[in-house]
Amino acid sequence: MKLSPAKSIRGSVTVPGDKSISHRSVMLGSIARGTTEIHGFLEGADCLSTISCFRHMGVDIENKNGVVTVHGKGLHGLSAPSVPLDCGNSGTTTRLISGILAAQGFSAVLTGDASIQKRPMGRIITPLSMMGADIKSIHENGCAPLQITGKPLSGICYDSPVASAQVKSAILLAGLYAEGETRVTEPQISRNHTELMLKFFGADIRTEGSTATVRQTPELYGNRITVPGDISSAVYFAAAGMILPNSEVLIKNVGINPTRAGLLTVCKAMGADLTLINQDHSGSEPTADLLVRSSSLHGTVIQGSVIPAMIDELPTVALMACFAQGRTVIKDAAELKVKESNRIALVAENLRAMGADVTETDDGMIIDGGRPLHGASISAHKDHRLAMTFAIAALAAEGSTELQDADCVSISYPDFYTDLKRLVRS
Ligand SMILES: O=C(O)C1=C[C@@H](OP(=O)(O)O)[C@@H](O)[C@H](O)C1
Ligand SMILES: C=C(OP(=O)(O)O)C(=O)O
Repeated sequence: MKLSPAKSIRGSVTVPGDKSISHRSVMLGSIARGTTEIHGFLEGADCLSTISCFRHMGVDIENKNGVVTVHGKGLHGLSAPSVPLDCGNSGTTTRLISGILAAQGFSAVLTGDASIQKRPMGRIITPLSMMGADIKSIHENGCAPLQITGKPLSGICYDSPVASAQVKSAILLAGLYAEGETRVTEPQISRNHTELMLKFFGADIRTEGSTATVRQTPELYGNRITVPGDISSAVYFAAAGMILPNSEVLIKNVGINPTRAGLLTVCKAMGADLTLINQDHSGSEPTADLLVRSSSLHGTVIQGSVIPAMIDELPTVALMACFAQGRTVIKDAAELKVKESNRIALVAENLRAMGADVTETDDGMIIDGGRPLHGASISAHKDHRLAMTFAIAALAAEGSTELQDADCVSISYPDFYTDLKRLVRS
């Protein structure tokens, strides 16, 4: 895709539904009793992979007129799939479904694309095995494909070495079936959508600080869910609004759950002109419209507990930092290396190709802002977050940019380029 510089970005946009909440609503809906009606479901390839996996386990899921209806089978009503379950590009699908499969009365194989087959699964294999699960990496390399045979499980107290909602959620979902109590403590709190939705569906779950505890649950009950807009999709328009001159963009109905909204804290620290308006709720998830205007950004240090609350937004924040005065340091973000791509190496490489002053470190990046960016030939390496970040970089660069693998935005935001085009003034 060829992209040209933009003069500004102006107007309003409603970003698609939150990816994490969309996945969880199909998963919990499938193992609940009764019907779960999902409004605002994200029609991205990752969430469609989750629907497809549950259909292969006998769940009737309708998807029409913008509403997904899941006819739940109850906690013990899934059936053995006759084919390997294809999680596509989705780490969330792979890891969360593993927690459910660990306790079913059948065996299943979970697989996915080339990227999924390189992502670490030892982080769920270890705690699920401690609970009694029979879960193996078929090629014994700690990655998918995974062979999972359901077993009776017992609760554990697990100190997770990583702040990962996917690890925490896999354990809590297995914990619904495990004898006694299952407890997960994280080094820092990660997104808590699983805990909120489990509570909403009737599970016995409580949280204290970065510890979540679930008890064996006799039944979950289906419910109506309205998915808020995804802050991880909003970040691209927010960044464009800040770094392009004469810009003003209103991003409507964005989920601002504090365990997800580290971006807001960091934008404030960088001096961004970002205002929250129309604060509201979508079920247990807080929402707001984000009004963003051209900003004089300055560098900051991004580290510690804010990192898991903005992990998927960090590539875009690195771009913002190129337009900030002074130095931005991103630390404690080694998790970026094990996403769809190595997001530390590739963000640094691509930003440098566009003329930025970026140094890659073991757990983040050092960015010295203020150098103008120029167009370049950039690859997204099939990583949707990189494609969207560098589409925005191209708008703010001098000269044209050739973006390879641009179409992988379909993973989390199929209409991204249409929405962007509508807002761009060239
Ligand atoms: O639980 C989730 O829905 C997600 C958790 C995060 O991954 P980790 O749990 O691996 O940090 C995030 O990067 C991913 O996009 C979605
Ligand atoms: C890391 C991501 O997703 P997942 O882990 O579900 O593949 C992402 O969407 O940026």
